[in-house]
Amino acid sequence: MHSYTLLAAAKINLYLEIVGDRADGFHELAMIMQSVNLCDRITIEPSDTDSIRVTCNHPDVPNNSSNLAYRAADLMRSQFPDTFAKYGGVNITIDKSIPVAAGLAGGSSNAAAVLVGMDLLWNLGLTQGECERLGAQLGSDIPFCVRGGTALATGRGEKLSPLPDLEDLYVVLAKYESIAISTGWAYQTYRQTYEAEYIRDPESIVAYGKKVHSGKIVQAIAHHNYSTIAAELRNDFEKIVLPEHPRLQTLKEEFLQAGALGTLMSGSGSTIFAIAQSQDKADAIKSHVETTLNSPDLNLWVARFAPAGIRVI
Ligand SMILES: C[C@@](CO)(OP(=O)(O)O)[C@H](O)COP(=O)(O)OP(=O)(O)OC[C@H]1O[C@@H](n2ccc(N)nc2=O)[C@H](O)[C@@H]1O
Ligand SMILES: Nc1ncnc2c1ncn2[C@@H]1O[C@H](COP(=O)(O)OP(=O)(O)O)[C@@H](O)[C@H]1O
Repeated sequence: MHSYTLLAAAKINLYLEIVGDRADGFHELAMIMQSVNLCDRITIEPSDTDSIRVTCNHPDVPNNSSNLAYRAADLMRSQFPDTFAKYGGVNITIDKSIPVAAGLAGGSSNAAAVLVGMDLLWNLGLTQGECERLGAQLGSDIPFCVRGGTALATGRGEKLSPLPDLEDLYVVLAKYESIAISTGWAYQTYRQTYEAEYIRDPESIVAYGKKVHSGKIVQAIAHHNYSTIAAELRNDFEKIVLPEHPRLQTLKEEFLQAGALGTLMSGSGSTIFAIAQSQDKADAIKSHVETTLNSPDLNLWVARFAPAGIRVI
């Protein structure tokens, strides 16, 4: 049995509307998710022991059973006990490039890679849909990370509808090392501030269809209309995160000064991204912001919109 190495892509949210309450305590969402080619490298090897071991080279990522990659392997063990008994344990190595607690779904993409990689290692022949459904048991963003590309995500984020690829766009990602935002905190704080505006009857999906405002950006994506995509970027979490962290608002202003097509916070933050129509333009925006903000705490990356979430290499 040989080992597998996979690239697990980060995601950004081009649109994130918090619609209301769900009976399970989660929030009902309308999001547009986009894979970008800033990737972690995941290696999955058969082990001599009957245990799951995870090693990651990032100090903020746990090397134990709370790692989402471990939890994905553990789910495969419980779903396929006979296969596990036949093949034994696995060693998983995570080489991190995606910043942690950044709103880029690094942990979710690692878990997605483990589901796909263990399917290959154990020769299970699962479909992408089956991997997505397994992923949904572990986290709301994992089904998208399995599928990748450009997608509309509803429900708690796990219901996916494909959208046309936007492969000719580039993104500059910017993250202050000292600003890490927990997803739980963001949802809780949003609820405390905006609960009065929530839709209270999440039973009817038709009712949501009437209230959700993602139609314009979906149309713009379908027509590759970049200026409208930029104008329709939306993330409801900005309303609670930007006032708390004014440096992120300044970052957005600098991105626009530098000629970005559009700029937004990703997920629950704290990454701010800017969109550009060429690699040269993205490089120039990155240099401008590096020079004007001149902070050793600020890290920047240029990446390209990607058509897939997980790639076996
Ligand atoms: C905000 C988003 C946007 O893409 O991404 P990140 O900022 O984490 O990257 C996601 O909704 C994060 O999804 P994910 O990180 O998979 O969340 P989960 O593990 O399922 O849930 C973490 C916690 O977030 C809250 N949560 C999550 C999803 C949702 N639709 N409603 C919620 O209220 C719940 O409090 C839950 O306990
Ligand atoms: N494989 C993993 N990679 C990154 N973070 C992980 C992983 N497993 C567990 N975590 C924990 O999940 C938290 C959220 O991390 P991450 O997925 O990078 O961010 P986000 O939810 O903002 O997209 C971190 O605080 C980290 O300790």
